[in-house]
Amino acid sequence: MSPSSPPDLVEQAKELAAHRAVDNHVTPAVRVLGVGSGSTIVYAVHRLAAIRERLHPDLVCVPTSFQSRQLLVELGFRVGDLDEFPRVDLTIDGADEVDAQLNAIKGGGAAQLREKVVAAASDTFILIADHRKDSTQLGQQWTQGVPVEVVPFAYATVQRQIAAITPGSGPGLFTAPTPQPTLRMAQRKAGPVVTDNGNFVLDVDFGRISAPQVLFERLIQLPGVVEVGLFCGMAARAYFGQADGSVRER
Ligand SMILES: O=C[C@H](O)[C@H](O)[C@H](O)COP(=O)(O)O
Repeated sequence: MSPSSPPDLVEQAKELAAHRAVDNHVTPAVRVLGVGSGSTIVYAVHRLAAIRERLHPDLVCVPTSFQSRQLLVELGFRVGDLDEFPRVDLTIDGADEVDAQLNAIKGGGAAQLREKVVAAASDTFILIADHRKDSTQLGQQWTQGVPVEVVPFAYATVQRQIAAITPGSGPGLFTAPTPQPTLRMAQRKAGPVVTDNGNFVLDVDFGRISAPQVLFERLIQLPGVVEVGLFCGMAARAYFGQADGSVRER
């Protein structure tokens, strides 16, 4: 499948993956549903609205961002939070890239912290994406870097410490000789992106990542790092919409 499909085929692929995941997993037994963020999840929420009568009568949706909360409210879903519903039956979310073991890079829309918290609270975590996100190794398709959420006070020192991480000897953790952390800047606003939690995001180009869990552990221990957009060993299944109208499952 070509990674450079026309935009309408990419949108169709996102929609296919979203519909398949909703139809396969959102049974009437799902009472508390985590709803991820991004452009692909929009199709999932619209699918939920279309099959509303088949869903749990008291369905509560736990959004992972301001964006998904707004969409759910707009479409008339009951929205809840983790204070009230600390255990989530199922979460469906988008991804920027998913590897052969279902490890994922997430946070292209800077929602990685709440997404990680909701995913970790969920019995089942499902990813949906178009075919461009389907990889064998992280960093292969998604070259914009791993999102690292940092408290604003710490961003410069975290940037310096990340740049000093070495891939190690032998096969190495990643292929970039030196990781390149870039402060994500806002569009149509002067200055950096500020997350829903009031933090900044560093996008770090590691090249190809061969040991995502080990890299995650290296990054999360840096003081000032709040969350890392590496979701390792969390997803039970991923759905990739294809440009030919099919859906690949892993
Ligand atoms: O921060 C954003 C999220 O992690 C998204 O789920 C991810 O970026 C995928 O977004 P999209 O569905 O727009 O490709």
